[in-house]
Amino acid sequence: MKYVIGIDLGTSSVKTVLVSREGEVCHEASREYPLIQLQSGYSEQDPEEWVRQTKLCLKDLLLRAAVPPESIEGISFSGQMHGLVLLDEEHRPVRHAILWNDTRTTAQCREIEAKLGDRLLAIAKNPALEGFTLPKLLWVRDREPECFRRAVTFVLPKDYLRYRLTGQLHMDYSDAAGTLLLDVGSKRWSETICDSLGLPPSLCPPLIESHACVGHLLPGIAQETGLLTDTRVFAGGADNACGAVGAGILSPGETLCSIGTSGVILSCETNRDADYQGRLHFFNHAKPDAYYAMGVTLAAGYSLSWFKNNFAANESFGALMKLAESVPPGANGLLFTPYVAGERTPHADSLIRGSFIGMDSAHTKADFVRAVMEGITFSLHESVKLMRAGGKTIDTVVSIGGGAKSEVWLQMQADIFDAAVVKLGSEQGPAMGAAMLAAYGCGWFATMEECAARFITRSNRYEPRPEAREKYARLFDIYQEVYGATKSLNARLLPFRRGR
Ligand SMILES: Nc1ncnc2c1ncn2[C@@H]1O[C@H](COP(=O)(O)OP(=O)(O)O)[C@@H](O)[C@H]1O
Ligand SMILES: O=C(CO)[C@@H](O)[C@H](O)COP(=O)(O)O
Repeated sequence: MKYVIGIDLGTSSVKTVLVSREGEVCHEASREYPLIQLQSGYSEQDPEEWVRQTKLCLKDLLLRAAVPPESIEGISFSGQMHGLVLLDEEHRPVRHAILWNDTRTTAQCREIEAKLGDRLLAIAKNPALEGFTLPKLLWVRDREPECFRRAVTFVLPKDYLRYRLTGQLHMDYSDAAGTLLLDVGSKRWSETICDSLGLPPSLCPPLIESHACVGHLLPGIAQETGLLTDTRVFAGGADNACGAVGAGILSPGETLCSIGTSGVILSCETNRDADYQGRLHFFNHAKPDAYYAMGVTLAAGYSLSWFKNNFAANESFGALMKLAESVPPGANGLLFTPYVAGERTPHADSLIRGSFIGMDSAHTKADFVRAVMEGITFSLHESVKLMRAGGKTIDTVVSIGGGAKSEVWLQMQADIFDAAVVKLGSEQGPAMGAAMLAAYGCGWFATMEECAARFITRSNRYEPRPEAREKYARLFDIYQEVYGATKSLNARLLPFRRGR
C-alpha cells in the first residue's frame, strides 16, 4: 500500500495524518504549542516551536503507524494564514511570527488605504484588514526598524516549516492571496502595491501552485523523523483552502462552514472577477485556477474555549454540549456577540468587544453555553447572508472543525443558516486537504475531484426545523443591532483594557 502525509500547522497545534491511496486515514498525531500574547491585541508564535513540534509529531506518526517509510510517497501542508515570518539573509527569523489574530496594525491599514485607494481592491481583491500580512510588514518597518533592516524576505507559517524540512523557500498562491501583496487575478506579486508602499519587490518569495513538488526532505529531517529523503514534498495551501479541499468544496455552489479557533463560511468560485466589494475575502483556491469567497468570525471556537476556560474549566466540551441541548433555541432571552478578540465579517473592527445582552437571574450556565454557541453561529450567518445577497444559492453547507463534533451545534447551524448541514464521514479538517494535495501531486488521480470522490464521504445531514428557524430569524434581527448599539460604549471602555 502507498501513503501520503498531510500536515496542518494550526494556531493551537500541528496535526499530521497518514492517508492510504484508498483514502483511509490510517493514523494521526498532533502536538500543541502556545500563543505569545504580550498585550491586548498582540498574538505571536515562535517559528522554532512549529518546527520542533512538527518533527516530534512526524516521528510519533511513523512509530505508531509502523508502515515502511518507502511506502510514503508524498507530504504536503496546510497552514494558519497571514502570519508574518520575516527572514534574514541566512533565512533565520528576525523576530517571532506575528499571527492572523494579531490586531496591532490599524494605523498601517489606514496608510495602505491612503496610498492605494481603489487600486487595492482592484488588485488584491480584499480591503486592508489588521489580520493580513502586509500591514504586519509595515508595522515592523515602523516600530522595529532594526528587525526590518535585517529582513531579506518573508514567508507564511507553513512556508517556513516547509523550508526547514526541505531547504526550499516558496509561497503558494492560496496563501499568497492572504498577504494583500498578490495580484489575485493574474497570480503575480503586485509591483504597484510594493512601489506605493516603498517595499522592495525582492522581499516577496517565489510563487508556486499548491500541488507542485518543491523537492525532498533534508537528510537531517529524514533521520530525525524516520522518513526518507526520497519522499516528495508538495507546496500545500492556506488552511481554509485546504479545509475546503478536504471537504470536497471544489466547484461553484458548494459551501463550507468551519468552526475552529476562528470560524469561516467559504464558497467556491471559478469567476476571478466575482465582486463582493471587499465585504467578503476573495482568495485563490488550492485547486488551480479556482477561487473562493469567505467571511470570517475572528473568535468562533475561541469564544467557546474562552467561556469554558473561565467558567467551566473542569467540564469537557461534550458536557457543555449536553448543557446547551437542555435549553431551547434562543437561550431563554440571552444573546451573545462573539467579539472577544474583535471581528472581521461583516464588521472589520479590531476594537469591538463582545456582549451578553438580556442576563436574567433565572439564567443558568446552560443558557450561557447555548447563547455563546448561538452568537458564534449568528456571526457566521452574517457571512451566509452576504453571500446570498451577492447572488449565491446556499442550500447545503458542509460543516467541519471542532464545532462539527457536536450534534446540537450542527442542528443549530441548519436552523440558523436555513440550509441543510452535512457532516463528513471522517473529518480531518485541513490536514486531509493537505494529504489530498500530496496525493494529487503524486499523480495518483487525474483531477482533484477524482481524489475527493475516493477520499471523502458525507455522513449525517441536518435539515432546518421550521419552528427553530422562525425563532432564530427573529433573534438574528436583534443580534444584528447589537454591534451598532455597543460600538461607542466599547470605544469608551478602550482606555480601561489590559495593557492600555
Ligand atoms: N466536542 C466539541 N463540541 C463542540 N465544540 C468543540 C468540541 N471540541 C472542540 N470544540 C470547539 O472547537 C474549537 C477547536 O476546533 P479545531 O477545529 O480543533 O480548531 P483549530 O484547528 O483552529 O485549532 C474549540 O475552540 C472549541 O470551541
Ligand atoms: O485568518 C484566518 C482566515 O483569513 C484564519 O482562518 C486563520 O487561517 C487561522 O485559522 P484556524 O487556526 O482557526 O483554523
